[in-house]
Amino acid sequence: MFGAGQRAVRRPQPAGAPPDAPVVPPAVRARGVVKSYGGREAVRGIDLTVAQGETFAFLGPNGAGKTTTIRMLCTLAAPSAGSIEIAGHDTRTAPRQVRRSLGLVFQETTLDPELTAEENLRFHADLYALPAAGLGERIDAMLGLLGLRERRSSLVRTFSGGMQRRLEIARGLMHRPRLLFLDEPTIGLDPQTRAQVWTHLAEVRRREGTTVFLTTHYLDEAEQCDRIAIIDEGRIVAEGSPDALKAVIGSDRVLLRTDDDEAAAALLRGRFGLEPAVADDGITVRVPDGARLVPMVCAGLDVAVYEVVVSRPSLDDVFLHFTGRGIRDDRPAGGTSEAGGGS
Ligand SMILES: Nc1ncnc2c1ncn2[C@@H]1O[C@H](COP(=O)(O)OP(=O)(O)OP(=O)(O)O)[C@@H](O)[C@H]1O
Repeated sequence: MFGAGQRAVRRPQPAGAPPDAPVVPPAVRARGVVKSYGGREAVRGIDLTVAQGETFAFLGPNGAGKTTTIRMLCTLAAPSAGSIEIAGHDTRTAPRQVRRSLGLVFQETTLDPELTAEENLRFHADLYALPAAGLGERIDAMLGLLGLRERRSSLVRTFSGGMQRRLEIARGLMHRPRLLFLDEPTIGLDPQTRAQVWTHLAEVRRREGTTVFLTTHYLDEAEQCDRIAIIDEGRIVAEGSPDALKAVIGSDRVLLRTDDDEAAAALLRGRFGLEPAVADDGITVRVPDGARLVPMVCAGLDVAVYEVVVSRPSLDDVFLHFTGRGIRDDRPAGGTSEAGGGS
């Protein structure tokens, strides 16, 4: 099935494929994309492919280039160099087709606070010249999908932040885009409301089959996506599924708090051949299997051990590994950290 504005292209088929099977173009294909502002590169040569149906996250700190990239992908900004195809359409030569095949939810609200929820959706339908037939059902379905059916006649200015964000998503889906861009969809929301938005997004994927491309600096949100690209200072520094990225770290982190950290670190080096890092919050070692190490260390160290924490690799570790700093750390790239690259 191809949504509005998409086209199937016929390319050489892999061995065994039916000879005339159409090849579905990826939802997003970007090559060598650069964006410069006054000689400074905000985006420095990005290559990206997102398959149809995927939920893909752009994970990076403030100023990494996420919004700039998304603006280029959805034709709101022209790349300084490189090429972008959305569902097989080039953003430079076929911007109208690109816009019809995508939905947008930006950080800034585009809702009219003096209109009701339903009126906002009708306004969007007019902008996209959606046919009147079936419009009432579509509005009802989208309000239901995002949990807003009971508030259809309420003015948007009476909505909470979370409800407004959900209505934005409903609005972005009205014209059945195959690809939905969400720029920091939960920014400024409390944790409970963020979780609600994610529950609704999962429902959107399940029922509408929409490809979702979102930017976030929340690790727990990136964790819920099929694939992640970590962006830092305008470059993609790593890309893969959350599990694949964590596998790159490949080791558990064991934090020990002891009576004498320096003595314990010397023993860990001498007796266990480990490379401990000593910091204010204790000693950290990275080992393939933390759970096996703990009893040996507790029995083999001649100093009192007060606390042992074993952590599986997290996306925070992944971010640290590839960028040299934590995602909430505002130091410039290249700064050092206690875990020193983490692997
Ligand atoms: N219109 C512009 N003119 C000049 N510089 C810009 C412009 N837009 C973005 N930048 C710069 O480009 C860099 C990337 O910004 P961008 O907004 O894409 O980052 P981001 O990862 O989306 O972060 P945030 O979540 O804070 O918006 C920043 O240094 C920003 O100051």
